[in-house]
Amino acid sequence: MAEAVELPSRLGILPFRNKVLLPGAIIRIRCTSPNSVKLVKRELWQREEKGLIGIVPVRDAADSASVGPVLYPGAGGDSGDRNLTSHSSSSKHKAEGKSQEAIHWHNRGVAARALHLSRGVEKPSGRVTYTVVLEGLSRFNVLELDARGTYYTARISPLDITKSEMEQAEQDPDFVALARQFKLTAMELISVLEQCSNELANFYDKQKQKTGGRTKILLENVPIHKLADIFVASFEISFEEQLFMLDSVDLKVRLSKATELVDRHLQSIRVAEKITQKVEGQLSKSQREFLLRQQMRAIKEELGDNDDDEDDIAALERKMQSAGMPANIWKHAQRELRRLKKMQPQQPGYHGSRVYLELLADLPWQKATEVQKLDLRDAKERLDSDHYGLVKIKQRIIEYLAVRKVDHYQFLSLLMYVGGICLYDLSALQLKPDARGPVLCFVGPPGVGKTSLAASIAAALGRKFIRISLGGVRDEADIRGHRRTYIGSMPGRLIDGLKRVGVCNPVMLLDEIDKTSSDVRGDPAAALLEVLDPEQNKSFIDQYPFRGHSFQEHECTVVASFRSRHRTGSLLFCLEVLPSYTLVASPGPLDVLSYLNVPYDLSKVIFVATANKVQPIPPPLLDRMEVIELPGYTSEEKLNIAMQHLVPRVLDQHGLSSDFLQIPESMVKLVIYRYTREAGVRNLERNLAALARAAAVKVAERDNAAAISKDIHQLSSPVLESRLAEGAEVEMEVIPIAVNNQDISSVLRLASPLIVDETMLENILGPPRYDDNETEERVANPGVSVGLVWTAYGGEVQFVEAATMAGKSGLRLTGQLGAVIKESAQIALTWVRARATELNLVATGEENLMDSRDIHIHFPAGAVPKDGPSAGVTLVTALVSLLSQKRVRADTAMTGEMTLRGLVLPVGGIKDKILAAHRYGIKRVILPQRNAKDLVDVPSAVLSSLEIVFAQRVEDVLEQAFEGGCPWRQRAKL
Ligand SMILES: Nc1ncnc2c1ncn2[C@@H]1O[C@H](COP(=O)(O)OP(=O)(O)OP(=O)(O)O)[C@@H](O)[C@H]1O
Repeated sequence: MAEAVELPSRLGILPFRNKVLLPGAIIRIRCTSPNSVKLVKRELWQREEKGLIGIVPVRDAADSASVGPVLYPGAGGDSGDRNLTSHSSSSKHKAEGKSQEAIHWHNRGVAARALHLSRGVEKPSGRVTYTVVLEGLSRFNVLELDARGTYYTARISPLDITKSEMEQAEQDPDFVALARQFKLTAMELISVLEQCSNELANFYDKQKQKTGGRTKILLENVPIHKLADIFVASFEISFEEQLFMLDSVDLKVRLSKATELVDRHLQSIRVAEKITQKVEGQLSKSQREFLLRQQMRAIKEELGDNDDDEDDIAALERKMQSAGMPANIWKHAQRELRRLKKMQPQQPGYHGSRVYLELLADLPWQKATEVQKLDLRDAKERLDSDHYGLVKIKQRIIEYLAVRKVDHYQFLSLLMYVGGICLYDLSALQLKPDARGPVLCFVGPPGVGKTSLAASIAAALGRKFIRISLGGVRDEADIRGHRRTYIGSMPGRLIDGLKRVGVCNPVMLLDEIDKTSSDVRGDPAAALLEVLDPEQNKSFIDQYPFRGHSFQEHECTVVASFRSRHRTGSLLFCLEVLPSYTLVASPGPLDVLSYLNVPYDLSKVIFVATANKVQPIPPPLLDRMEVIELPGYTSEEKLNIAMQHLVPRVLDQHGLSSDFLQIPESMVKLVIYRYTREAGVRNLERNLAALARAAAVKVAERDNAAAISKDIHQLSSPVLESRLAEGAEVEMEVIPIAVNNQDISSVLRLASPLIVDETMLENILGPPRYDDNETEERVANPGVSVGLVWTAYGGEVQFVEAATMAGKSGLRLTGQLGAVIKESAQIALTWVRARATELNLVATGEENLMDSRDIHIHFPAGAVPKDGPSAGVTLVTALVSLLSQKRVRADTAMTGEMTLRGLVLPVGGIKDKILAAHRYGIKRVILPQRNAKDLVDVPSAVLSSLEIVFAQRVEDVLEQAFEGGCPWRQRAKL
């Protein structure tokens, strides 16, 4: 801090435009104008002792109106007259421009000394510049301003207070109070500044702390009146306030003004601080995120994991844009995408959300196979070329295809066309894009061509084909998809199928629709109802309103009525029926929210279903389908299918042709009779494939053998042999490829094709599984009868075995029997016991022999579950055979339900059962009288090979089942 200096009476004056240099302040200026350069040169640069100059504020005349004390050059500037107005008379100053004329000088200034001086390089014009660091020392009054020299000079009088004046002031309590107040405010300011600088200190500026410390020392050691100037000079205040400070010669006025200014500065720092903190908070959060992202990227790069998520998301977005989603779904997808973008890949839910969006992008919302003109002739040809026989079924399919478009007249014509008369050119019928016919459901045993018929329909329509297996589906979510909140949730099978097939109008096969079952996880049939209902499948996978609710059994009606309010009228029908079969599914949470969560229009999909049995299909579902039964094939049909379709296909699949393998018709017959006894042709195809496989291996072995011998021949040139013998190095001998191929093919051509014979059949397929004498052998002992039953695999021949032993008239039943078949056994036994006398089972003492005997009835093929009432007549026949010890006829099989009173009731599946009898070589079939009408479906070739006997009562059955008639009647005659 500069100690007090004695001021000369005259000082060279440097005017400061709109700026004040207060005592204690330090300023750096660059002097370029000739006047100021001269002033600095003479007063500071050339003086050997420390020079002083006076700094006097000046202002533009325009601004001076509101300002009080001003001074004009040449005028006396003493405290007396402060309102003089004048202007420069100097011609030189005139040269400096008109601004000189319009400036007003303040009548007080500050003496300053140079702390540092530097002189610029002299320009060619001789001009130099000076840079000066000035320190304000003390105030002075301008008594007279002289403008006659090259620069201004002024006669001055010092304004600084003397020591005694200072001591006097320190006695003034007001001054003391003001001084304390100022110091407190100044201290506060220093602390605030220190706090700010501390926060930054760790970062870059340890100096600030030191500065703060020094300021405190300054506060303690520097006289208070000087401190006021120093503090005020250190921050920005207006020119008027600077002038006010300069004019505040009175110490109390100066302190009070300084306190006000320091306090104002303090407050502004605090406000600024608050704002900064707020902004910094926000900044730091985003900065932190930015930093973390940068780090993550760096780590990824380091790991060589270059897949850029942002790029991925952009690609996903592009894919979504081109998916052609409807507007409402696009909105939903965008919302989900925005959510995804905000997430980090490591965040839980990111993956799920992404997979979901991928699904939305992959689904064929609009993409469809172009629906072409339906050419019925082509369609018919296609079905004929793919399938042997099935005339009626193919005819029904053609009707189905045509009805998708035609009007009544066309339909009539179509029927005629199908019936052989062509009235109308139907070849150019066009499919109605939105036509929705009934859903076809092919029902029949395995391997009868249900799936391949559906595939042919797709081919005939020129659409893509997709098969959805519903076998074993118990969970409604399998159809609809899981709720997305479940971990590992997946879309339902239908949506997944659509994604796989990639078009919105495929032919979709719902395979094994009868194999779905309901449990606590919901009822898949209910979801299928929605799929197959043309009114509802437009918006399949909607959200049900009773999400998350847990239903009890008695609440089932509530479910129904609840649904009815939200569903269309077409479902109302099924709602009335629903409780009868959804009751099983009702306890537990019935949460049916889907994975997709947005509606998908399934109306363009052509659904075809398959089932082995009709019975397990819930009635409402069945009601939405048109059932077409495929009963199974006769042996002749199987033979034709095998020769025309299966053998060529199997050979082709194994890369063979008839040049390599031939399966004669006689061998195919043997396969049909000895190795398969099925309704369809699945096992037949499998056995033929086994033959083809074995043949393929043989051909491959022969190929190798041919190739090896050829190589030896080719390479065994005399030169080579001699070289090999000598053990010399062998040079490569290249065999031209053309020669090589030709030779190989000629080797194969020479070889005769493999022709399957009985030995080969047994070698490959093993010993025959069935033989013609089987029935004969099975019924060799009394107590065995031959029945015809119906299973999921079609019609079957079922042997029933009965045995008796000492006991207490009990009945034991084995062979995986259901409740109905067990009851049939009870009925049969009761009926027989009621006729104990006729049967000669009553001993002389009127004792019924059966009272002391147990009966055991067994149905072989014990692992296969059996049920139904149609075994009634077979059971009674087995019991009568047992008790009469008479064998039944080996060539006769029977079927029919019996009543307790001995009536024979009709049963189902007659066609399948007769086909089964035919397969097993049965010659006579006993049927209930009322089943006569069902024979129309049986192929005539089969009928002509069988003797059909009708029965109305059990006695009629027994009469036909035994050689020579009913045994007890014979006995009664005796
Ligand atoms: N009439 C037929 N003409 C030609 N090939 C047939 C015929 N019937 C069935 N096939 C063939 O038999 C094989 C089995 O048929 P498919 O798979 O369609 O049976 P399915 O009835 O659908 O059996 P599942 O109920 O087990 O699904 C197929 O290769 C099919 O082409």
